[in-house]
Amino acid sequence: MKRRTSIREYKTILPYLARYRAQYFRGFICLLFVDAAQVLIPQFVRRAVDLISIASITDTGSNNPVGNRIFLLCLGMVGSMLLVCGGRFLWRYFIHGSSRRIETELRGRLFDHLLVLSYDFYQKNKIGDLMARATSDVGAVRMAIGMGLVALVDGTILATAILIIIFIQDPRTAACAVLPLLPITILILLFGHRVGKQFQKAQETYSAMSDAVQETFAGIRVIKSFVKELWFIKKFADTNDDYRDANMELVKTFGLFFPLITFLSGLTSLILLLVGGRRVVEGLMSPGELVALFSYFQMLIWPLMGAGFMVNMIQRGAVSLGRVNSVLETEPSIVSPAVVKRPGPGTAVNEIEIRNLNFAYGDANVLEDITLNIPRNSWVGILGRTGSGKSTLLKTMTRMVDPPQGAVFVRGVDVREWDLEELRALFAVTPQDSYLFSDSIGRNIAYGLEFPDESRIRESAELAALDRDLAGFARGWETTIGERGLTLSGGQKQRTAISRSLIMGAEILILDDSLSAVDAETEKRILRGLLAERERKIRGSRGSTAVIVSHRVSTLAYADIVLVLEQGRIAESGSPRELLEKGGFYAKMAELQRLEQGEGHG
Ligand SMILES: Nc1ncnc2c1ncn2[C@@H]1O[C@H](COP(=O)(O)OP(=O)(O)OP(=O)(O)O)[C@@H](O)[C@H]1O
Repeated sequence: MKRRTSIREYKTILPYLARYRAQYFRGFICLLFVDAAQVLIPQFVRRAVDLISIASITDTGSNNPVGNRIFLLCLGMVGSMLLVCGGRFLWRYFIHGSSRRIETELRGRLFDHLLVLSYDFYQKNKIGDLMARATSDVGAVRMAIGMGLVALVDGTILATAILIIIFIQDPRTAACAVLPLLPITILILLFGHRVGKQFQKAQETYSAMSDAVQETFAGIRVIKSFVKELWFIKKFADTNDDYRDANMELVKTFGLFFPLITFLSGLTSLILLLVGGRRVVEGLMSPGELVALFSYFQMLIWPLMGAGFMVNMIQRGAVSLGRVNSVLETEPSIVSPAVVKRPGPGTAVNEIEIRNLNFAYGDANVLEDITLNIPRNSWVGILGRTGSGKSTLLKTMTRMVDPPQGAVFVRGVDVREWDLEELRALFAVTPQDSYLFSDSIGRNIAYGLEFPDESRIRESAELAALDRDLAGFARGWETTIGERGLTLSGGQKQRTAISRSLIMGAEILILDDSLSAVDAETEKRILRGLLAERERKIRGSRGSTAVIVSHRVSTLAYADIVLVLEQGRIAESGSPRELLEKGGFYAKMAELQRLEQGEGHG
């Protein structure tokens, strides 16, 4: 998701700024007061210095007019400083507060959008990178619309006010002293361009690093079992170094920029001393005026530095917002149609019907000419070598991948014409790689329910033969299972995932190789339980269809029909008994597994 970023990226943030305009307005009014109070201070100093320069030794007593006036000027200075102090607190509250709120809203929007995006998006984008966009990129946007905007507005107001004052006070000296401002402006522009590029690189390396961390800890079991810790330490060290190097480039740029700005602004002091000093000697300017000019030129450094910060932050914000925008602008590839079709009552005999389905991932054909009817309340088993397209076939039924129009029908309606949520609600799917959340077993099972119900949790756990395992856990349902179910065995994980789908009571059950880690006896108990559940559902006039992918003939023996997939085509189909008699792949697998079991027992 690389793109050329420009200032136009900020269009996304404009509606947010418009919503918080009142807060920003209050903040900028406070800034205005702060700036006004700031430019007043050198005027107090000027008067005080001029009074001191004309005062004599007799003016040092407590009751003298000069001393009293200086005291009043000091009071004025303290008042201005208090105003600056209070104003700074208020503008920070209004502007930084708004930028924090916008940051939260933008991050929320990004998260919501990520959840809407289809399955294929997550195959193209790495999780670590997406995490970086939701954290450090959104943070950079906040800096731009907080401190960046303040630097822009404040810098402009303060610099303009100071320039007007100094030119009114002494145009000749001011004109000479502002000469170094020209190279400073050029420097700021060059700096902004360079920082933009370097920051983009830094963000990319940050994404790569956060991806390396995410991948390492998600796969910690595999890493440990393959004793690959050193390899991952090196991989992380490389990404960590890349991140450091990219940031070092930024450090170098800043390291060069700020001293240069300070040097050039130091030149203004020099010019001031030479030109202004001469004018004081010539009697064309008072010493107080010279001191005030010094103060003003010192004050000019902040808007200049601020301009550098501003350029940096606005550039960084644009780069980061570009990265956020590229996610927000991605449309989900699979959505409900504009006109939704629903099945009429009793119109379809087949729960699922597939007509001459061809499917490819890019150029790679995965399913070819699949035709299949799954009658309501039947169990269909699917067997096939790895990579033969079994999972893909299941995914076309729930539109996790999009089949072509007119190929896959559920209850007589093309899946592409179904409302996506209604379609998926018909299915209880246990995918091959079930994900468990780091929560209690009970909450993992009840995950899909709005209101967890203990009796339903118990029933579904019994159906998935998880009840006996639960009795062995110290805290029963409340047992926390660690990240991705780290503390459970493979079979326990699979059965927790099965319970989680069964609890939804959906009418079509899909088990994608979900019993592979379960022993033969438990498998038998689960399948018999599911068959009994089917009878109960049918008696209650509810549907209970199942599509079961398995490499085990013992699982498929419970199905009404079994299909054998070979390189995306249906090579065999029929009842398990018919397939045994045919002597094809199914029969060969049955024989092989029978021998293996015999050896295991022998
Ligand atoms: N998202 C994807 N993008 C590209 N190719 C894919 C994708 N998912 C699967 N494939 C490829 O499609 C083919 C079929 O994959 P599929 O997962 O459907 O097979 P399977 O029969 O379920 O395999 P297994 O028994 O190993 O689970 C494989 O060659 C696989 O590499």
